[in-house]
Amino acid sequence: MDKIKIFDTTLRDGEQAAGASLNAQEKLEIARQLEKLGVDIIEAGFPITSPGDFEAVKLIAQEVRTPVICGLARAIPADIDRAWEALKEAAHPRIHVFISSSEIHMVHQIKKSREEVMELARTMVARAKSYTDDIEFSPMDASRSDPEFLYKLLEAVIDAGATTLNIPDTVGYAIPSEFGELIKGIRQNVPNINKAVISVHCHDDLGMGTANSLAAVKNGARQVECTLNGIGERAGNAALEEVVMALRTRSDFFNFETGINTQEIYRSSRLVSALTGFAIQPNKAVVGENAFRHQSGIHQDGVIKMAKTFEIMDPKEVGIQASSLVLGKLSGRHAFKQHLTELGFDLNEEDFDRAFKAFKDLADKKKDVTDRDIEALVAEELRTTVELYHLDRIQVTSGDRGIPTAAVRLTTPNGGAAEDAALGSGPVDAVYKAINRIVNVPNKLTEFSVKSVTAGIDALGEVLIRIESDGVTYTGRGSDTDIIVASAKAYMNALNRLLRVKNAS
Ligand SMILES: CC(=O)SCCNC(=O)CCNC(=O)[C@H](O)C(C)(C)COP(=O)(O)OP(=O)(O)OC[C@H]1O[C@@H](n2cnc3c(N)ncnc32)[C@H](O)[C@@H]1OP(=O)(O)O
Ligand SMILES: CC(C)C(=O)C(=O)O
Repeated sequence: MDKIKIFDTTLRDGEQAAGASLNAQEKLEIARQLEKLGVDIIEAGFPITSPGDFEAVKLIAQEVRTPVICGLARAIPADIDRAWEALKEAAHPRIHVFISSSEIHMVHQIKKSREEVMELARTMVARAKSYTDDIEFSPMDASRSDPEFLYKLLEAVIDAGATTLNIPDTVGYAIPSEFGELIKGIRQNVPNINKAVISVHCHDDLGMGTANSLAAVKNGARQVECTLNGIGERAGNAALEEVVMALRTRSDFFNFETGINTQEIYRSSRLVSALTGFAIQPNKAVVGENAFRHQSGIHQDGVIKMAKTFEIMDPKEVGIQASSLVLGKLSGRHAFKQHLTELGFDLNEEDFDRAFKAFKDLADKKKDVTDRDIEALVAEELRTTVELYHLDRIQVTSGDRGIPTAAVRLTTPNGGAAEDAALGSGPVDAVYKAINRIVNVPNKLTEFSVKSVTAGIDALGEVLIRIESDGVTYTGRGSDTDIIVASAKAYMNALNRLLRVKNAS
């Protein structure tokens, strides 16, 4: 399989993302990780822009020895000289010279004629070539340039010594089929094109950075410029992780490989996020938190039966340990059962049905059902297997003005139901008194404690109580997102134990 070179520009175009700014040490840390990731070229910065960026490029050139280290320069002598000054100690240096080629840029931005641009491009590439052999040239805004002018410009810089011709979609304007045609046109119309590698640099203004890069690969590009997490000027650049994983996952379609050690992708992505302070959106392809998480029952069932039903990539390939099934209100019985097994529960069918129902009820109330929630609810279901009285409904009124009042409805041992109400010193006291009016078995509350078993405002509260009757202590536990309901469940749990003992004796 032929190889596509991966040119990472996280440290140059990536750093142009508004709000991202990295110091030299942070850039070096990312460059070292990019080396582990196996990128072919690191564009370390734009040395003329500031003393700090110059130092960062120089440091990376000195320290990171495997990949090519590249520095950007306008078609201006001072830029090229400064880039070389920063790069000269690199094991494999590259100078990247650029100048605009579209009418709108030439007329309104750099205010130069086609002839002037042609001349500057040729002479500045030659100047860079006097420093090192590896020269990249970019006609900025290529996708909005006149193709005939572009062909001549590219031929001129090949003659001057450019070894890589990078075709940028600078403003993210191109459409994949159109961009693919542009690359094909360059291959067919630039006479000495085989002396250089065709590269592409696509921005994501219309969300097509990756698609345009891949269309270019299909049409002859052999280097792709990209950034981790797709960061970059404005809406960013084609994302490295997307380009690399598309080429790998669809090698049946592209028939190319890259030198990327894909298992380092996730780690690299997190490092860039941490150092730039840019959070990764959960649904970001390949590296987003949800990229390998399945939430709906039908998908979860498929993944349990065979991962490939809903996973086109193995998460391990990108350095994520495993995909996960997120339990929530959309989950089905298969996923719930697997999760229980992983947590060490082996429930019979009846207990499982009850636990599943309780889980669905909880998931309706709580967005994230955690392992602690599940442990609490299974324990709750298991310990109430034999219930004489069951709490069916509860209604409580409390506050700092009125008298706390509770109404309860219990199902009774004979299969019927009983309702009653009571006032109390507080809502829990009112509930317990209302239950006592139905169950009517003398006892004394000796201990009551409540704790949160899961985190967050919608956490499960667990109530533990102890009651005493005829010198014997009975424990009861109950959990619920409402602590008054949890208190009522705990009391019912203790009363049922007490009644079972009394009935048995
Ligand atoms: C598509 C891209 O991502 S290109 C890279 C963008 N990156 C950056 O701009 C990095 C940060 N930039 C900077 O620090 C500064 O803009 C510098 C140091 C590069 C230049 O700063 P200044 O000299 O103050 O110029 P300023 O940025 O205001 O204007 C750019 C000048 O460069 C010229 N210019 C722009 N691109 C090129 C080019 N490729 N070749 C030659 N000249 C160019 C412009 O015409 C303008 O020249 P003018 O002053 O004669 O009008
Ligand atoms: C310097 C060039 C390659 C660039 O960043 C662009 O055109 O977007």
